[in-house]
Amino acid sequence: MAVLTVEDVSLSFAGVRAIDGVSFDVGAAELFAVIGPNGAGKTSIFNVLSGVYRPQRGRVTFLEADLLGRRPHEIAAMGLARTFQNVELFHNLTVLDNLMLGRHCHFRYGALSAIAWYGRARRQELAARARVEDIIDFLELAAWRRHPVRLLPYGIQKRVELGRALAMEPRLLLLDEPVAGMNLEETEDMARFVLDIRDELGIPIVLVDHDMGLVMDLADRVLVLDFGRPVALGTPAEVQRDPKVIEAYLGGSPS
Ligand SMILES: Nc1ncnc2c1ncn2[C@@H]1O[C@H](COP(=O)(O)OP(=O)(O)OP(=O)(O)O)[C@@H](O)[C@H]1O
Repeated sequence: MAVLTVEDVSLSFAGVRAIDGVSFDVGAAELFAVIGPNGAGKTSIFNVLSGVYRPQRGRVTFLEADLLGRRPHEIAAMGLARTFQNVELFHNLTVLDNLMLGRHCHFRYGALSAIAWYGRARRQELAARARVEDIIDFLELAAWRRHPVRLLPYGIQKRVELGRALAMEPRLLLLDEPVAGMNLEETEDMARFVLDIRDELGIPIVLVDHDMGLVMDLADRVLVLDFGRPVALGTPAEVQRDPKVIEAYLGGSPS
């Protein structure tokens, strides 16, 4: 069963077609990738899914609920978490505190009990702390847990951002260029964690990237975009030998 269904979505900015008739669905334990050259519409799709942009046409269903027209915080609370192309963390806070902030959408207590630190607030805070500690172990961040994020290497900052998204206990994870700017070792680490999230935590993932190699290694299925239009959709093997993809994306002929 699909957790996410995107049907015939189109989005324009003052005459520029950022997304043009895009449809796909994402299965319950699937790692689905969207690739395409610069300006193909990848980030625009993420912005539609997370409620930042509202498309002029189409329909998006997440866990059987209509997504379009909802505000970003509402969509996050429904269980759709995302990471960004550039690291978006609180750089002066520690790893632990950044991850704790990822959990705030789950807190359900009033200001009074929060101030007095009793009852529900205390129980929820302790449960959140335990969950965050699990994520720190899972992503092998223990050595940095008390470090301010700004002092960490870039690859670790990206991993903390992934941890913050996981702290939301997402039902679907959107990863926007998760290895952009990383060296080889950092890329391999990130790829391993992305696969573990799907295989061990069972969280479906939509990954956007223009690194063809990474996507072909990781994804179950791939959607290829060019100028906002869908060019191909299938398994990595199917997509790689599709002449339209070779033409549009690689700009060459099949070998
Ligand atoms: N807020 C906006 N206002 C105007 N045009 C936009 C806006 N966002 C995106 N676009 C345009 O929509 C098209 C698709 O952009 P988008 O950023 O989604 O592509 P992308 O595939 O994510 O590219 P990249 O790989 O460079 O991040 C581009 O022509 C872009 O200029």
